[in-house]
Amino acid sequence: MEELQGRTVVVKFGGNAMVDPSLHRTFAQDVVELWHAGLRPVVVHGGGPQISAMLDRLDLEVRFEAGLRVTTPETMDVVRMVLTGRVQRELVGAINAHGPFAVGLSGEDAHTMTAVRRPAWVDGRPVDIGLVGDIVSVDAATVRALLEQGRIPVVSPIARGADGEVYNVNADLAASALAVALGAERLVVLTDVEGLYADWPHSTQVVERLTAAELDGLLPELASGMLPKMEGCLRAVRSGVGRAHVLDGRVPHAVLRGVFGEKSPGTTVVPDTLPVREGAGA
Ligand SMILES: Nc1ncnc2c1ncn2[C@@H]1O[C@H](COP(=O)(O)OP(=O)(O)O)[C@@H](O)[C@H]1O
Ligand SMILES: CC(=O)N[C@@H](CCC(=O)OP(=O)(O)O)C(=O)O
Repeated sequence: MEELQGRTVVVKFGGNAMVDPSLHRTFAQDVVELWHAGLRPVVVHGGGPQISAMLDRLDLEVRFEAGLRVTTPETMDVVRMVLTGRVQRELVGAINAHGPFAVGLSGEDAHTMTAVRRPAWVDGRPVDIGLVGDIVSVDAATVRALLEQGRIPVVSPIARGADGEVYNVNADLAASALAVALGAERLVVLTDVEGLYADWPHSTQVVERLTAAELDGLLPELASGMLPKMEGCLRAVRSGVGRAHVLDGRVPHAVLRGVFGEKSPGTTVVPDTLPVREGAGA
């Protein structure tokens, strides 16, 4: 707890864990609680299910390849509208019920996130997934300035390209890139399962703790949504983030339990150099 004073914690609030409005409220309480405890929380939000619901309503195609949404220019308009126009606003509102904390921004703002078009392969063959971005640089100055002012930044996972395009970025990877740029102590990724299951799709065995090297070996076997999530955790701990947690966002106050609990629930990824201690506050 002491070691977290003044440290930055990037929390990714995922689309599937955020469909229940009561979870928005408890999530917002947790984030404000982190702030009151002297940490510097930064929220990166998802909204995949909300984007898909809107695409359905508009009769537009919903398609994922390798866990990433196939994004046409038309899809991109909807992604921007739903993420920054709706999901981000809802979260900012839920946090600001506790005081003037949250300020929303998009990764596009002030060149916070810059991306290039991300190539994708399915079964060894290249597939065109359109305007999906991979973040190549983060300018964290705006987020830092907000933190210095005592605010809680709430960031949408959208990036601009040096080519002038706007890219749809997977929210787990956006959170990871921002955590690295901020030199965050923790990356907390909320999702709609207990953590990483070792025996997927049977879902009975949660992997409690993994080193970066262990996760690296596992990555090629991972399916769909877990792939960008675990890739994000790996990139983060390999680039200086103290540890990364994947937690069940359906459980109220998962964030507080993950950050302050004696033993974090879910899956914790630690850097290779950290000694693995039995039962230590993972
Ligand atoms: N090994 C695994 N362990 C846990 N979940 C897995 C695994 N492999 C695939 N999944 C799927 O990944 C999903 C989480 O990813 P995703 O739907 O993108 O979540 P979110 O909206 O929280 O980002 C789970 O609901 C589960 O269906
Ligand atoms: C490229 C890509 O797949 N982008 C995601 C961005 C939102 C997201 O990641 O939301 P969740 O965290 O709720 O899944 C999408 O369009 O769904």
